[in-house]
Amino acid sequence: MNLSKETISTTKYKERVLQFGEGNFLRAFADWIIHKMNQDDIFNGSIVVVQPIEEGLVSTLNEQNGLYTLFLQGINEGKQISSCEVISSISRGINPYTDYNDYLETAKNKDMRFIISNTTESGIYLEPEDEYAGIQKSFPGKLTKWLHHRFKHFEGDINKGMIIMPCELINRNGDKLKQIILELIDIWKLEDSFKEWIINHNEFCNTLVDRIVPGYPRDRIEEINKKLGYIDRLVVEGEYFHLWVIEAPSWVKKEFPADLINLNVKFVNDMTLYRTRKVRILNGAHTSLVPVSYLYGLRTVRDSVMDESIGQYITDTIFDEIIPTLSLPKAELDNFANAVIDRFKNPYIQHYLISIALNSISKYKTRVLPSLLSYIEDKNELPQKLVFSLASLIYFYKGNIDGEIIPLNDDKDILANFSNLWNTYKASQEDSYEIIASTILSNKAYWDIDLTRINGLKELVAYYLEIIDRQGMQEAIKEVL
Ligand SMILES: NC(=O)c1ccc[n+]([C@@H]2O[C@H](COP(=O)([O-])OP(=O)(O)OC[C@H]3O[C@@H](n4cnc5c(N)ncnc54)[C@H](O)[C@@H]3O)[C@@H](O)[C@H]2O)c1
Ligand SMILES: O=P(O)(O)OC[C@@H](O)[C@@H](O)[C@H](O)[C@H](O)CO
Repeated sequence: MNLSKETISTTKYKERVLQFGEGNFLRAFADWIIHKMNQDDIFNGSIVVVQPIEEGLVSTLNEQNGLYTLFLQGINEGKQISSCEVISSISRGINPYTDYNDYLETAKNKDMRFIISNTTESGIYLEPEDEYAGIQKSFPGKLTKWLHHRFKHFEGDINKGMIIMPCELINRNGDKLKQIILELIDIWKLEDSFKEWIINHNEFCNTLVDRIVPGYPRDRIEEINKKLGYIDRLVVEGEYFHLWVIEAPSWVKKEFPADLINLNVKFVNDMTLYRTRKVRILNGAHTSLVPVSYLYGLRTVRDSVMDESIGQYITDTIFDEIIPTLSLPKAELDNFANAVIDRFKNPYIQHYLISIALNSISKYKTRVLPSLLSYIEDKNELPQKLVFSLASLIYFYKGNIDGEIIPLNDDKDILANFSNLWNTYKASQEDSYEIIASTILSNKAYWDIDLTRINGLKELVAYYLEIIDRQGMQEAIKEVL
């Protein structure tokens, strides 16, 4: 039997949330939070999910009547916590590529009040080819059209604006989305009164999300479905820990009262410090760890932190080279970092390094490079472990270890560039490693700046590349321990 509303009974709520993205993270996080609020009778609203790109899971979601099973597992205050629940906050999904009118119709619903999104770090951008007519390629393009449709339908009613809470892991996500919408209004030459309505009667919140969600447990799904007694093609697994920091005026909290129940949702005036702490320590550690640990022969985050050498490498990287670059009180940073390391050790979830590796070049730029640059500025010396991670990343993007393919996932031009470079130089010339280091480090499209201008960086990266290549990661790591 497949999971559907025949499998369990659910309550029907008014559709109050439009959500762009049907991915694992939103289903394990925002949709779960809304499900919890519904269970406690403090929200009473359901979610319409919009598939942001042509390929996606909305048809599967509809086949399951919006239902899916969420496993949350972790350790809280020393106790093991484990829950398995069917989440019922999604009413339906819409694929705007096949049902654009249904999508626009939702703008006419007077109960709609919230927009939530997670379209990955690449989703919030200005697409120059987006036009008002037809379907827009980008998420901001689709949303602008939807908001305009709403504005026109309700004749500019100031009470029909939306509360917009993007979850993309980019700095000041709400401000960025708003700025792109305003630019599109100008490009599409929409009326000034619409612009005024967007600015004054819609609330764009900057938010920061935190929950480790490895996603669909592909390798254990048969066993899981057997235990559940039904087939669920949208099972999600995540850690128990969760935090949603929302920068918003106090009236938003009244409308989205998640903080009233046992949920870690914080409304704040400024989310900057939360974001910097999380992105630099947790995501920075993930991104620094992946190439080193993968080349060492490990495949999950837990196995990595439990390994003596790699565990020490990542702990030292956090405490010696990331934390000293942050300006929050040290005790607070140490506590956060220790908690992160405990979360990485979570024995109940399998977080594959290869899934974190997705788009590692842009992740290194936003999540690790700021620590490396601040360290150099503060101490006038190179942070060896972060540089080692950069060299490992360049080596990882060779795409194979001793003939075994690494299933890299990044922009196809980036992958082709690395592959050509490694094929051209191999270890055939004496200065191959320096040429490879120099070519990659000077590419401003990757890092925004020319990294070869940093004293000694190119040479140190080339040196690490050579020892990783000639001696293997098991030996090379000793260089920085
Ligand atoms: N998985 C986690 O542990 C976790 C935790 C916190 C934050 N996040 C953030 O969530 C994002 C998504 O993670 P996920 O695990 O849900 O991945 P996923 O692959 O399950 O979902 C990705 C979603 O993004 C959409 N998408 C992809 N490219 C897009 C584009 N160019 N434009 C518009 N939409 C696009 C897809 O349609 C899909 O809905 C990550 O990029 C990450 O920044 C993830
Ligand atoms: O989801 P990504 O691909 O942006 O990044 C991989 C991980 O670092 C990330 O998912 C963390 O687990 C998450 O940000 C924790 O809140």
